[in-house]
Amino acid sequence: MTTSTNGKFDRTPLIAGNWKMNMDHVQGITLLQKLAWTLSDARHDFGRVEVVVFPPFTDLRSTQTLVQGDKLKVEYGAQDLSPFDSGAYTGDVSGQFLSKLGCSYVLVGHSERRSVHGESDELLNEKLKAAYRHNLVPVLCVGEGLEVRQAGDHVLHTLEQVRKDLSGLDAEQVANLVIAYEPVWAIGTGEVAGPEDAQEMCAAIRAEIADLYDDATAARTRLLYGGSVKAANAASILGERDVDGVLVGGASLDVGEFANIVRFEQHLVTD
Ligand SMILES: O=C[C@H](O)COP(=O)(O)O
Repeated sequence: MTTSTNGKFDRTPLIAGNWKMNMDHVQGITLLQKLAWTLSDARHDFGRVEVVVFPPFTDLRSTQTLVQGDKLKVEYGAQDLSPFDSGAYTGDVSGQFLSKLGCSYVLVGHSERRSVHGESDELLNEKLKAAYRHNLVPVLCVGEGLEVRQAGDHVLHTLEQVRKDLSGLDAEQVANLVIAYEPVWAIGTGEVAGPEDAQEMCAAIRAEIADLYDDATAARTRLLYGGSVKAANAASILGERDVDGVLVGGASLDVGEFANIVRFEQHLVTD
């Protein structure tokens, strides 16, 4: 096995699987159990590369029971949360409830929430604050659509999202935040941004955080890439200096494929 020598892995790599609206609670438990067995057979070191899954809300109680009962080292989170803590908000799910279900993480501002549900940066800023109130680590998703990319405005666009979404957060919160760069044109399309595209944006986001906060904060924030990640392209993307992990959609539903992404270090080329 070869390892990176660029020192970026002072930040623990994070491999995240977003199941989206797939897998009912019975299917979800089967998938998670197989993933845990596969990684256990491969003697995966969860302290070295963290693994998180994002099942649908309705799977979370069963997920908690399995993870706690079998003492699995896979972590889990929710795909969204309410900006409110409780009250007359029909259909919303409070961060407080997610915390009680043992969630460690929560996705905020996935492009499908932004585009399908029209979620604004102002709302996402409220959701980030709600996540911190309930000790959930938010995975904030940002990224541009195809037209913005073609106009060459992708960095400006994405950094504007970052500035708006992080408004009012303190340095410690941002150091613990995870940001996933997901170019919308690469999600579920088979079009994958090249490693250099992922690096360009992650470096720009890190520089923006250093400007907004300080270098020490920027050095701690973990930055992921998402969009048609597979085992075949994960290692090259994760080999980039500022890319600390991947947010995987479709391929996270295939145990073998996702386990191979988790074990990306086997395919890393030494600098
Ligand atoms: O949350 C995951 C992203 O939307 C990427 O999905 P994908 O891997 O199916 O392209």
